[in-house]
Amino acid sequence: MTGEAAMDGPVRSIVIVGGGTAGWMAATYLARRLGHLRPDITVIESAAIGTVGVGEATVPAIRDFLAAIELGEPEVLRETGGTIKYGIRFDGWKREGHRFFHPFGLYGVAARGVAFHHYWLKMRAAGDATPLSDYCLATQLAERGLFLPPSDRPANDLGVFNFAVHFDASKFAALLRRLAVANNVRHIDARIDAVERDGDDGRVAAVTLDDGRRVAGDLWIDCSGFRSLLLGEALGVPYVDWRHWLPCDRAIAIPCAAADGPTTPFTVATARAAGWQWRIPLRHRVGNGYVYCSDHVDDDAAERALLASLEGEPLAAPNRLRFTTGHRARFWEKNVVALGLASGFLEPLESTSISLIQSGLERFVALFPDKDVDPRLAATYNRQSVLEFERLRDFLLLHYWSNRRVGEPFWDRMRALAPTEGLQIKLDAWRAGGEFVRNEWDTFQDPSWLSMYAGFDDLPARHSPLADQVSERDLADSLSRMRAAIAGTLGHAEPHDAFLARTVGA
Ligand SMILES: Cc1cc2nc3c(=O)[nH]c(=O)nc-3n(C[C@H](O)[C@H](O)[C@H](O)COP(=O)(O)OP(=O)(O)OC[C@H]3O[C@@H](n4cnc5c(N)ncnc54)[C@H](O)[C@@H]3O)c2cc1C
Repeated sequence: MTGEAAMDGPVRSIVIVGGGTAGWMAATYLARRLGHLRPDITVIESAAIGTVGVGEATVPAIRDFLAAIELGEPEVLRETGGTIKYGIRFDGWKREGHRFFHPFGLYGVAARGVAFHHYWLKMRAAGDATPLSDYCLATQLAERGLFLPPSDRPANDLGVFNFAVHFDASKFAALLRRLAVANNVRHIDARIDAVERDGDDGRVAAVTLDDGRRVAGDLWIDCSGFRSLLLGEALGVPYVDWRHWLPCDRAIAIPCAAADGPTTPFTVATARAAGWQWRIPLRHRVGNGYVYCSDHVDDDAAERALLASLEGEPLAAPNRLRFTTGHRARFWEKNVVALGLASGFLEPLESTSISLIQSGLERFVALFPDKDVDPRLAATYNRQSVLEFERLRDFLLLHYWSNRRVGEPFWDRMRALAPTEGLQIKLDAWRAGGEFVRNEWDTFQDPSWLSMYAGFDDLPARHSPLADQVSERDLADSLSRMRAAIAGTLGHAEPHDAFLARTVGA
């Protein structure tokens, strides 16, 4: 046995392998949440290897993470060139020239136990063409380039919305590193050359660095990126490949100067011939990337298409990335938990990788083991993580499967895919009754699914008969009052750029 100490008692040392977004999120979070246990926390990263360098859009859960590590939102915006994100605008997904918005907020006000969208469907059938988005405050703020903080006590559902942030990924990791080091996390910049496993049960015991040092630990957090140095390579946990559902396998990222005009408080995802392109506005630049399927376009052609679409001067060389959508069969094996790219990857269409790191950390702390690492904790963690990945996969698949870009080989292929069982169950409930099926570990809730269905005009043939308890005339009145209430609230918002200038002192 090569273990450093007996395999019982509390965890004394945690080693995090990797200093990208995942590694430093893990370090700051564990240092805060486990502070009373006083474990030694070490981050080993190699500046020579570097990080993936992308990952600039988030979902509102990031706000809970920042609160948990006691990092103020103004500081994050200031230090990372950050901006506000109220959601994602999808351009050209249904067909060229069409667009819709997926907001972080509710639509309308439910009444008499009936969800708002049934009333909207009823009025639509009666000839009212008002778009669903007119009943969503977050969408209206985004489209007008405004900022308003969500209220802690909204008067009704119209005031329920949230925001996320866009940030420079490298600056965010650097900010987290400073915070972690200030909280006594040890930082080692060296390359790991070898992983030593315990002779008895095969757990990871220590690593050897390129300067000859040996670092031992009780628990290991693998944040080593796509390589998955501990979980994939050392422990041999296989990868579950989901490319048959989500075949995009490459991306090219490049920042550029922003065109003149206000900084938009949303991400744009534009459909392209063999995938889609992101636009993420930061204060000092715009992040762009083309996510594509290598069966349908080669790297050079994809790069030319991306460069031709930039709104301003490129600010760096294009960064070409390859990935396989899917996840490790187990996220936690023996005394190793993988987070971030080392655990799996779902393409960034809904900007969910960072939130998966966060939920993985929350689960891990909730199931925090002793040194012996009860395998039932790992099994619970793994079951929950797989469910979370599968739910997200189904939501992403819906985006592609719903397209109506007939005649384009990539998009025809995506439309022809058979939905997964989980997606089919949701689609059946929606199409037959305008209902949502909620699952444990769903990242995206009813309003997000509604935005997609309505965005693609995939609407049920009928509204719920329960919506008929309100007459068309009364309904027309109350819908018009909702629109007026939203218009009134917009009057209290300020331009996004003015908010940023006030907050970051720019
Ligand atoms: C094209 C693309 C777009 C994305 N967009 C988004 C987005 O908009 N929103 C979002 O939430 N996420 C996005 N992501 C995902 C996001 O980038 C990652 O989840 C996030 O950056 C975390 O990466 P990581 O820390 O797991 O890996 P990395 O950044 O790759 O870090 C790996 C770390 O491991 C270290 N390392 C590796 N091997 C060794 C070794 N032998 N010795 C020592 N250290 C080692 C490296 O030095 C590095 O510090 C995107 C990803 C891609 C590919």
